[in-house]
Amino acid sequence: MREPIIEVRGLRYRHGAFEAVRGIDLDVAQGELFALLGTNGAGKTTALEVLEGHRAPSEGTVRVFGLRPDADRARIRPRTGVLLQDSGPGAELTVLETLRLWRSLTSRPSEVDAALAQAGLERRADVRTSKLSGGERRRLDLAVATLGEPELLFLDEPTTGLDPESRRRTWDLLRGMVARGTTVLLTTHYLEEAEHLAHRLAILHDGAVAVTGTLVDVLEREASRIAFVVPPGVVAADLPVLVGTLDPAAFAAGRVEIRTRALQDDLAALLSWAAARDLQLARLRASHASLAEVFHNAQGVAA
Ligand SMILES: Nc1ncnc2c1ncn2[C@@H]1O[C@H](COP(=O)(O)OP(=O)(O)OP(=O)(O)O)[C@@H](O)[C@H]1O
Repeated sequence: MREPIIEVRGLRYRHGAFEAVRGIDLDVAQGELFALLGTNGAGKTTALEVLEGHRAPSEGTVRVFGLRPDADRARIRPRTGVLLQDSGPGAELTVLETLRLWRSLTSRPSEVDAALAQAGLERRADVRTSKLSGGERRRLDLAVATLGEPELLFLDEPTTGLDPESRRRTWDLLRGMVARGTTVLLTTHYLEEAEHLAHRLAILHDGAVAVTGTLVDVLEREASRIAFVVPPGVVAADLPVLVGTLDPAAFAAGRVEIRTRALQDDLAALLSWAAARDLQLARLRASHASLAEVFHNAQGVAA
């Protein structure tokens, strides 16, 4: 097991009377990219703000580099890059001035020109940040957070508002940094972002972790699907015995739909059944559960 960079046990956070985070456990190892998912208001930003040291936990323990973020922020901050949900750098500064200012605040050696190029903002270097488009500002925020490749990155919705090309570039940037050893904790509403980037993820629901693990772990929670058009003359009783279950309503509507935890065995049984009867299984599809499905079902999981 690699060195744990983030350790969270029983974290609770109350905004006044409202408990936004209700008992989270989390471990992120060195060099890992961990994604926090969840619907609006699930508690992602609040949890991140506690980890960043902006808020002290109401209950539970939080350690970042083995230190307490609320008490040891001065020791953690130089090793960390932070992208807030609404950062908004000084509106009167230009893009270049913003990067220079931030470079002067970090102890890490960093190249402003390289950061400008990475953010695709070379031609906007002398423009005031208040004049940038929403996506350009997000790219500048990200350039600031990643200046000098910090050991640890906290990114709150790093690609919200970015066009597909900028999102891809951001993914490449993060993948490269992770490959060189940076640890990343990010929140996102884009499930494909978590699918592409995350070593592990957690889906928060009502302030608690509903589902967590690697993508494979998480997808295995849900049954896979097999589907095809009911071949002419076939009734449900003709189908072979399967591990999975047949959806009778779909069958009545002309489609065989099977939910199964034994995808390979059930598919093999169906294919040999069809071959023995010389049946064509029109529009045959076999698929694992999607992250969208897991996400949807996580909304019903009581913490
Ligand atoms: N300062 C505050 N005072 C009171 N309640 C707050 C405060 N900040 C957040 N909350 C509440 O805490 C809950 C969690 O908010 P949080 O911003 O952590 O969610 P989130 O998962 O990041 O949501 P989103 O995806 O919309 O960014 C929400 O119900 C929100 O209304």
